[in-house]
Amino acid sequence: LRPILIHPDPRLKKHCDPVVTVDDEIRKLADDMLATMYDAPGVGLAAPQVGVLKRLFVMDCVKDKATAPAPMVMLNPEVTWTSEETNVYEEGCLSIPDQYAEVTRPREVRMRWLGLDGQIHEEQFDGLWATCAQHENDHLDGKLFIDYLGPLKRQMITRKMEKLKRERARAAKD
Ligand SMILES: O=C(O)C[C@@H](Cc1ccccc1)[C@H](O)SCc1ccccc1
Ligand SMILES: [Zn+2]
Repeated sequence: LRPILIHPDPRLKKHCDPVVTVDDEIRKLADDMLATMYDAPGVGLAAPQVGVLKRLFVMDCVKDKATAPAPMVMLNPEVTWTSEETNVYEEGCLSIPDQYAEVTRPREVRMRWLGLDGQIHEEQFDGLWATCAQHENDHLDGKLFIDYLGPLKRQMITRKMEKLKRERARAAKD
C-alpha cells in the first residue's frame, strides 16, 4: 500500500505529466494504487494522491467488489464529450477525509485513454462511474472537489485538514 497524501499538499495541486511508456514501473504503480484504493476503501484513486505526478488513475465503481471487481486503469485520460444534463453528487475524497459536499458535474462523460494493454480505449460513463472518472481526471490537473465550493466552505475544510495533519504529526511522534 502507498500512503495517501492529505490536503493541503502542493503535490495535489500540480498539473501531472503524461505517461510515456507502459513499463513494469507503471504496471506496479497501478497495482499498488488499486490495492490502496480497495483498502481505503474508495471507488477511485489518482496517482498524485500517492505522490506520483503522472497522468493515471484507477477506478472500480461496481457495487459488490468482493465477488466481481471491475478494476480500470486509465493512462493519459482525456474527456472527449460531456452531456448537457448534469448530476449533483455528494462527493468525498481520500485526500480530504471525512469531508463531503455537493458537486454538480455532467451526468455522462466519454473518455479516451491508453490502457495497460498499450491500446487506446474510448468509453462512455454514466452514474457513479461518470462522477468518479471526472473527479479522478480533475486530480491529474491539480483540481480537488473543494475547488467547486465557495471560498468560505473551502477554507473551512482546509482548516480542518490542517488541524488533522497537526494531530497526526503529534500522534506519530508519541
Ligand atoms: O479521492 C478520490 O479520488 C477517490 C474518491 C472518488 C470519488 C469521489 C466522489 C464521488 C465518486 C468517487 C473516493 O472513492 S471517496 C469514497 C467513495 C466511496 C463510494 C462512493 C463515493 C465515494
Ligand atoms: Zn479525490
